[in-house]
Parts: sequence; C-alpha cells; structure tokens
Amino acid sequence: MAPVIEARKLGMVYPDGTRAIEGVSFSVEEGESCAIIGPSGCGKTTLLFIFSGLLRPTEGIALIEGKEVVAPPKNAALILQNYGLFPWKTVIENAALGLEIRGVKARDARKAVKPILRELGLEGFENHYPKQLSGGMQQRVAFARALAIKPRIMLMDEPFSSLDALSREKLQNFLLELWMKERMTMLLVTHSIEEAVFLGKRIVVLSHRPGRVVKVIENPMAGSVEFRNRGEFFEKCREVRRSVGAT
Ligand SMILES: Nc1ncnc2c1ncn2[C@@H]1O[C@H](COP(=O)(O)OP(=O)(O)OP(=O)(O)O)[C@@H](O)[C@H]1O
Repeated sequence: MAPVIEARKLGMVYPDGTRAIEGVSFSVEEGESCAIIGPSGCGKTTLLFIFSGLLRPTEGIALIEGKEVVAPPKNAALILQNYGLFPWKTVIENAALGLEIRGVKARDARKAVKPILRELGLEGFENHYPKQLSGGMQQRVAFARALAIKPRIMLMDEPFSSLDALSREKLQNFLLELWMKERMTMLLVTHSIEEAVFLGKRIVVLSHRPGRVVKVIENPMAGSVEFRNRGEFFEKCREVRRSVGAT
C-alpha cells in the first residue's frame, strides 16, 4: 500500500533566496506516527506547511494519500504552535469552526463539538474567550477543533512548545492515547527529543539549514504512556540526541 504521507526530494527556496530545505525524502505509512526533529531554523515548519497545502515546494513533490498536495488536504487536521484560535470567537465557536468550514450548519457543528470539549476537560468553558483560558486550555480547544472533523491525518507543528511541562505531558499523553485508539496517521514537528521519542514511531532527524535528512530512526517501542519511564526510552533519547548533535 502507498504511504499516506510521502516527501519526495522536497526542496524549498524562499523568494528572497533563503534555502530552507533540500532533497528531503521520507514516508509515513497508514496509522503510523512520525516525528520530525532538527535544530532551530532547519525548515521543520516549512515542511509541515508544504504538507498542509499552505506552501508550494520549489523542488520535489509532497504527497498525501498518493496525491500531490496542492491545497489543504481534506482528511487532514492542522495544529499549530500558537493554537490558531480566533480571539473574538468563544471556545465553542472556535471548536466548531473546522466543521463549519466544511459546510456543517453552525448549530449542528456546536452540538457535535460539545462531547469533544467535555472529553478534553473544557466543559463549562464553552462561552469563554481564548484570552480567558490558560495556554494548555487554548491548545485543547485547538485539538477539539481538529478532532471534530474526525481527521485521518494529523499535521502538527510544535503543538506543545508554549505549554508548561505539566500541561505538555498531559496533552502528549492525551494525543498518544487518542492515536492508539483512532490510529490516525500523524506527522509531528518538534524540537524536543523526548517528545519525538514519546510520540514518534519513526523519527526523521534534519540537519542545520538547509534541512536535509540526516537519519531516520525507527522507534517501535513508542505507543504506551508508560514508555516514558522505561530504560529503553532514555536509551532512544540518547540515540536521537547523538544524531541531532551530529548535525
Ligand atoms: N517566508 C520566508 N521567507 C524567507 N525565509 C523564510 C521564510 N519563512 C522561513 N524562512 C527561513 O527558512 C528557514 C527555515 O524556517 P522554518 O520556520 O521552516 O524553520 P524551523 O525549523 O521550523 O524553525 P524553528 O525550529 O525555529 O521553529 C529559516 O532560516 C527561516 O528564517
């Protein structure tokens, strides 16, 4: 079966001549999770934006479900590091937005997101505005919006980077449990070695800019919340650290 996500020799040179990535190739099979890690400025966000259909690569091809990405892919949800919430919309309006954009009536969309907000611990906050929430809660609203469309693919750009350690760990656990239940295909950009090892069954290490694939590390032990506390987890973190350091 064809991979769900595939980068074929992707390259990106911005109009000002900045080369962000070069010859990046990797693939993610159906139901797998892949973490992209690399030093700051190596082109991780660029790569994710290409798969989200927000940027066209200048070289190579980005494929989702075997088709070249030329617009935001239908089955994919995008989660960004700064939550992407509209400040003038309430929690429930923000969460319902993804469904409304896909043509669901506002009333139905709000009804559909209520149980998801409940599951994410946001019951009682439906009519709050983002600025009245903590960072962790705002990111949960962003997750609710993404999950409401029942995505088969999740594209995430450092979704936990602006959270405190405890909220980050809780949401990482939530995402892992969700992935084990739903088995969506995930592409996660992160600069955290621990996060990559906890959530990525496959870890793609990029070099300094322009980002090139230095190594693809298989991480078959990922997939349980307890993995964090195991010796193998720390061993894998060391392996990834060595590769990132070598860039
Ligand atoms: N629109 C743009 N025009 C020119 N250069 C850009 C543009 N967007 C990004 N860049 C440059 O491309 C390179 C890669 O940026 P990108 O944001 O993809 O990296 P990153 O790995 O996500 O960085 P970080 O880890 O710091 O978030 C950087 O040098 C950045 O300055």
